[in-house]
Amino acid sequence: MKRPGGTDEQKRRAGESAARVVSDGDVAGLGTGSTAAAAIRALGRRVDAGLDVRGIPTSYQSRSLAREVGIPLTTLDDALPDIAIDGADQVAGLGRDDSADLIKGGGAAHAREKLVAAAADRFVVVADPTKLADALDAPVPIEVLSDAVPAVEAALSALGGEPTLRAAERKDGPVVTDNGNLVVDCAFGAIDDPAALSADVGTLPGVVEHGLFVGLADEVHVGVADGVDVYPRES
Ligand SMILES: O=C[C@H](O)[C@H](O)[C@H](O)COP(=O)(O)O
Repeated sequence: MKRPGGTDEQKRRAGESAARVVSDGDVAGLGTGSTAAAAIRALGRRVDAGLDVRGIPTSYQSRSLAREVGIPLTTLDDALPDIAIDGADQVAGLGRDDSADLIKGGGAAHAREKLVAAAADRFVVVADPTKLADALDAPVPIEVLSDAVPAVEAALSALGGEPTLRAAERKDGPVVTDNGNLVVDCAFGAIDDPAALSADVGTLPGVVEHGLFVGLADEVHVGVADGVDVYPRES
């Protein structure tokens, strides 16, 4: 899916930078979206050059692309990822001591993405400069069981959010995730305490997973005009 963001060149640089930190013999989580796709293509080129790696895809999209570029696949049943590489819709908190906070799920893949990122020893985020923010303020994608949508929307409103069921673009009705559920995008304005909101939303009955990624990112590789900025910066 084409979403607003940086240039293909910025995404390629970020993706190549992240693919370079994959080591021979690694199991690598393969994220979803256009920036993660750049990393998967770069990893495929390393496989062509002899790298031994197995990928764990986070979506139909990443599985198809990994197969296309020749990355052997495995599953969480058989292996845990040494590393996971994935994009983000918004990144806040770069440069501070603890982990950057993310909003993910613009492609409705955040449930499997969080599962794989949390299972990985090292979670590397790939982004372009349009994703960087001082504070998270984008709507938070929330995957919800279809029967639970009215109750979850009411609970999100009580938390101060403005929920909207995500509509499909080339299908009548809502977006249906790879897991067969629906997505509610909930605007909260600027999120002062992402960890507290993550806990509040995550405990609502009927919520499968939400797109706040707090305390998970180990590194962020940002493709810029003339290279890549890697956070945390080496001192
Ligand atoms: O559900 C999709 C994912 O969380 C993506 O990683 C996220 O939306 C960023 O995608 P893109 O790199 O295409 O902006």
